Amino acid sequence: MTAPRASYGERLQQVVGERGPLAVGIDPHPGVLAAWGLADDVAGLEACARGMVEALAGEVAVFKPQSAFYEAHGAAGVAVLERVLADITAAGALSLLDVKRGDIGSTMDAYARAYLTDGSPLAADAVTLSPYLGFGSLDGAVRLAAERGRGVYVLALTSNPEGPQLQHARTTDGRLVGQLVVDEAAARNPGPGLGHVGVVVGATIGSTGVDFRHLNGSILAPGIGAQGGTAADLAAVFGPAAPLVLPTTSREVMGAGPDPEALRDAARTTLAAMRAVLSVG
Ligand SMILES: O=c1ccn([C@@H]2O[C@H](COP(=O)(O)O)[C@@H](O)[C@H]2O)c(=O)[nH]1
Repeated sequence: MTAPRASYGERLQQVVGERGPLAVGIDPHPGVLAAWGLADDVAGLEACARGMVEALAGEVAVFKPQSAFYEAHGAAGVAVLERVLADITAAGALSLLDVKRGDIGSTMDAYARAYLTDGSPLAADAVTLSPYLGFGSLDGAVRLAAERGRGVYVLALTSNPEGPQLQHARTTDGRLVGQLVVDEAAARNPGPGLGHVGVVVGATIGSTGVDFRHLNGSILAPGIGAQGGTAADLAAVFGPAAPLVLPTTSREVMGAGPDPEALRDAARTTLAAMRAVLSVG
C-alpha cells in the first residue's frame, strides 16, 4: 500500500525550498515551435514540451503546462499532455495544469475526477479553476484536491488587460470581486500550514489594495516577461505577501530553446531575479 500523499501546501513548500520560487510554463505556441525548428504538429509539440522537462528536470520546482496548446492538436495532443505530466512527476517537480475549469457543481465534480484523482491520465498536482459560476460551485474540486494532497488555483486578478472589467467590479458589500475570490480561498485554508487553495494574481495588475493577509495559500503570479511584468512588479503588487508568491513564466524561458543549456541559463536567470525580490529560499 502506498503512503498517503502530504498536503499540497507541504509539498509545494518542500520543492520550492529545494529548487526556488519559480513555475516554468510549458506552452508550445506555434511561434515557439517554429523558433525551435519544429513543425506545428503532434511530433513538434511532443519534442518541445518533453524537451522542456528534460532540460529543466531537477532545477525547476513547478512546471505549468497550458492545456490549450495540447488540446489544439486534438486527442493526440492531449496524449502528449498526459506524457508531459508523467515526465514532470518523474523529474521530482510539481505539475500545475493550467486548464481554467469552472462549471456547475455536478460538472465540476467530473472535471475534478479528470484532473485531481489518482490514476486519472490527466491528474496533476494542481489545476487552475475559474470562479465565474460562483466560488461555491468549485467546492467539489476543492474538497477532492484536499483529500488527494493536490491543490487548486482560483482566478482572482488575472494578468490580461481585460480582467479589471469583471475583477475590479464591486460586490454588494463594497469589496473588489478579486478580493472576494481571495477571501473565499482564505476561508478554505484554515491552517495549520499552507493551505491547498491558491489564487491567480497577475504580476501586471498594478496597485489594487487587495489584502492577502488571511489567504494562507499560494499565489500564482503570471504575466512576467512576454506580458510586460517584471520581478520589481512582484515586490510592488504583493508586498508582505511575497513569501506566498509563485511566479510563473512561459515564453520568457521557452524563447531560449531548444538548446538545453540555454534553457537552463534562462530558467536560472529568471529564478535569480525572483529570489532577489521575494526574499525566499
Ligand atoms: O492571469 C493569467 C492566468 C494564466 N495565464 C497563463 O500563464 C501563461 C503565461 O504565459 P507567458 O508566455 O509567460 O506570457 C499562459 O499559459 C497563460 O494562459 C496568464 O498569462 N494570466
